[in-house]
Amino acid sequence: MSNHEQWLAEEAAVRARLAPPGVATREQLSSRSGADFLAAISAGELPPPPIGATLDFIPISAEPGRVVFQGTPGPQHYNPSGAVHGGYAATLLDSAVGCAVHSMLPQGKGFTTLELKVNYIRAMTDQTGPVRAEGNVITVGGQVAVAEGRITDANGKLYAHATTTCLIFPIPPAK
Ligand SMILES: CC(C)(COP(=O)(O)OP(=O)(O)OC[C@H]1O[C@@H](n2cnc3c(N)ncnc32)[C@H](O)[C@@H]1OP(=O)(O)O)[C@@H](O)C(=O)NCCC(=O)NCCSC(=O)Cc1ccccc1
Repeated sequence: MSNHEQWLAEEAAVRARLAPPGVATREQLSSRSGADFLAAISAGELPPPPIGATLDFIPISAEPGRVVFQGTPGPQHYNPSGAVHGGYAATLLDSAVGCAVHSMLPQGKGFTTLELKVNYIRAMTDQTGPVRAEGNVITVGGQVAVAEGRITDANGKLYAHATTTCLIFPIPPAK
């Protein structure tokens, strides 16, 4: 089996156990550590977010400090110039680096992206095949976290690289 086929097989296995897209409640979010929250999504106990359905990508794996998403860019992701819109890579990378930060947070702490810097190394097309966005934490402080991410295809070719700065804060109680 080629790397390409292996990635698609792994994606199909994950998709089979994911719940339908939705948004977890504040209680479901605040009652778990970040790692447990992401594990609950991977296990199909909590819904994966709707943005994954909009752009057609899913979480492939999540461990403390490292989270991977996978999707296959297609014609629906194109810009007017005839290649995949930069927002596709930015969205996958924002997801990967943000969730990598989330995976390190204790129960009751949330995060949001303050800044995302993307370097577009080479263009994606509908011939690229499956790509993975891998996010890795660099540092997590009391208030600020920094992470980096990269998008590669099944042959290891690099398409985009990102760094992020995230704000960490106590999750406010539900209104
Ligand atoms: C071309 C360049 C910018 C510069 O590359 P260099 O510094 O010269 O680096 P290098 O020589 O190492 O080549 C690296 C790879 O690039 C390939 N290549 C090189 N020259 C050309 C060329 N002239 N044409 C085509 N490909 C070229 C080259 O073959 C190699 O690939 P390979 O190893 O063979 O597989 C490259 O970094 C790139 O394509 N980045 C992605 C940008 C991107 O996708 N942005 C997001 C979409 S924009 C958007 O959506 C915004 C929008 C909104 C609304 C409406 C409209 C737009």
